[in-house]
Amino acid sequence: MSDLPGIVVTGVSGRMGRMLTEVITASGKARLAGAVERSGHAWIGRDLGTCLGTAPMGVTVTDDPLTAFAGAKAVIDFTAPAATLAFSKIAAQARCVHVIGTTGFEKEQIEALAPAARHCTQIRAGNMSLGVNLLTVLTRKVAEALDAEWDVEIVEAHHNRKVDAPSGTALMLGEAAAAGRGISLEENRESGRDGITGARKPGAIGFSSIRGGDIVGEHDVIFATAGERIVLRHIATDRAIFARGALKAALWGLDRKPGQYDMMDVLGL
Ligand SMILES: NC(=O)C1=CN([C@@H]2O[C@H](COP(=O)(O)OP(=O)(O)OC[C@H]3O[C@@H](n4cnc5c(N)ncnc54)[C@H](O)[C@@H]3O)[C@@H](O)[C@H]2O)C=CC1
Ligand SMILES: O=C(O)C1=N[C@H](C(=O)O)C[C@H](O)C1
Repeated sequence: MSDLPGIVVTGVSGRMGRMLTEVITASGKARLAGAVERSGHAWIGRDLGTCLGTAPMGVTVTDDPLTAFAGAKAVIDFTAPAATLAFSKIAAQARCVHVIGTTGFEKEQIEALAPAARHCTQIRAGNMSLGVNLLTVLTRKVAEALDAEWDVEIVEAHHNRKVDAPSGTALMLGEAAAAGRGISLEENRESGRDGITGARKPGAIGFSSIRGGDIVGEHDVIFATAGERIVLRHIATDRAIFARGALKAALWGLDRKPGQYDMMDVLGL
């Protein structure tokens, strides 16, 4: 076995799970130490390589996260909110770095992630790409510079299998705009307009979601006022950007004290 740090991928058969498998095994910086799927999944008990249609990889897909995490330094988790909440407790038990890419959490679920971070390093971001995290910084700066005469609208587009809206990225961008303005997003958020909505609420931060085909992820932050408009845009064309960011976060987390971190910490932004 190599000396490279071992990383477990949860939700390994998913779009991000497959991409993470590819990125970790090609990285030369970490080894794939485990692969977790939900109980009852057809891949459980089988070699991951065989499941993926490649050469055997010597990693058996399991539905026993505790045993998998105990043999690793870090876990990269792009699954679903309830699963991630359960994994946070197991990562704490195993003292593993827990990189969380999952989106769609309720406020209470985000709060429930905190206790685990007393025992392990937890890094969570609605988007792990360098580009989006830079866009977040820019959004905050632009919002700081403009007054409430400028309406803020966030438009996001994703593939037709995505289950949560607005996207985690859109919410990150919304939080950045709200922070720049010195207001709370929770109190000023407006989404899902339909019918006779009345005029736009002054100061609102609006969200619109498009779902279609195989769109990887596109985000526009629009600042609009009388006579002019600024549009900040990020377009993802390859999920590898999220997987590379997550791997970077896992490796960065190995030297950190327990606590909650995000991609801004990892990237030093
Ligand atoms: N933060 C970021 O940069 C990014 C975040 N995401 C988020 O990651 C999550 C997953 O996205 P996709 O891979 O596209 O979804 P997906 O539906 O293709 O994959 C999710 C996988 O998790 C597995 N899973 C669900 N519950 C589980 C459990 N209890 N134990 C083990 N495995 C379980 C499913 O069986 C599935 O294989 C979503 O919340 C998405 O929004 C996606 C891309 C980038
Ligand atoms: O579900 C996805 O695909 C993505 N989810 C994340 C989000 O909710 O923002 C990140 C990326 O846009 C892809």
